Amino acid sequence: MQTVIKSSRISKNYKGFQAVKDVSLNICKGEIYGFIGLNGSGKTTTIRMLLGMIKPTEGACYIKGEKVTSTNHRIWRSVGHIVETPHCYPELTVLENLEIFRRIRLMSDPEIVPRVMEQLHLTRYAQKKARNLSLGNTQRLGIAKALLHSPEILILDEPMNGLDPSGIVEIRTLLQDLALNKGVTILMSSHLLREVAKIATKIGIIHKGRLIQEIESMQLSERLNQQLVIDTRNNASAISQLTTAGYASKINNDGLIETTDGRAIRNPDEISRLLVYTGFAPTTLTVKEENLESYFLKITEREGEKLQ
Ligand SMILES: Nc1ncnc2c1ncn2[C@@H]1O[C@H](COP(=O)(O)OP(=O)(O)OP(=O)(O)O)[C@@H](O)[C@H]1O
Repeated sequence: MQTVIKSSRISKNYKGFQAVKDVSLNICKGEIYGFIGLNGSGKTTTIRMLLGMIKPTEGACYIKGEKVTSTNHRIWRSVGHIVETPHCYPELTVLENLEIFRRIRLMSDPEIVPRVMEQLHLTRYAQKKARNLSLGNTQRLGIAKALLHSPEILILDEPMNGLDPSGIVEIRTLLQDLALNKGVTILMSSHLLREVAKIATKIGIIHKGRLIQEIESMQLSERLNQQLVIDTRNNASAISQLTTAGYASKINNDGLIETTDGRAIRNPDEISRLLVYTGFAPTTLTVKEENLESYFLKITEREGEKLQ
């Protein structure tokens, strides 16, 4: 598949401090790449390098195969972006802001502005000054600005920032539609791990400036640990039946039986039959999956230990 956004071993040093170390990204057409990391891990610095806003100390970035430099302006025609809090003119209205960006982009069709306002649910704020918008609507204005020229690539730093839950769903649906139906390639950074898990086709985890893991969303559930959690009327006796049958189990902090035995997780009905047969019929039996947050914390802690 065609690589659209690429960084080749980029690093950024600030007076001896390495904010980004040796990060290589290859993002293919139509992919939604979720870039996650703790505060200060290097997400914005990487995005700024990809957008040519700062120069890598080492390595290079490429958009559609063309090297990102301060003079190669042509590539930005196909890119829409937001970096941190989106820039707008605070004394101008939403409509005026978008009109200015339309003219800067030399787009002749004036209908584009109302269309994008509609798409981002900004029409009712058209006459509101940008400085009076909520953080969520400022974010929408930033996304509207990024979408104005129908770019085939979107590079978005924390696009969900400040949005309420329904706003998050709206933006998620919009980005998914752009990627799936229009082949737009999206790189988005976020600290909203749950959101990233829902939307991304691939997830990159950056920690202390290093890209420590990349996971295809298809592989995500394989990587997340699963547990079979069981409750019976007598968990102390039921657990001894399970251990005798070879299923390593423990009683968790809630007093429930918990096992990470793969055979038990794959065949919960077998466990249920065994317990019924031995007189400890389960009252509940559920397979629980580790969520992305705890997975993320686990691997960043592990990496943190390695880096010390
Ligand atoms: N201009 C700069 N001069 C010196 N240090 C910088 C500069 N810009 C960023 N840093 C440092 O580089 C590191 C990475 O910062 P960056 O903004 O890329 O992180 P981030 O992952 O985007 O964090 P957040 O989620 O908080 O926005 C931080 O320690 C930050 O303080």
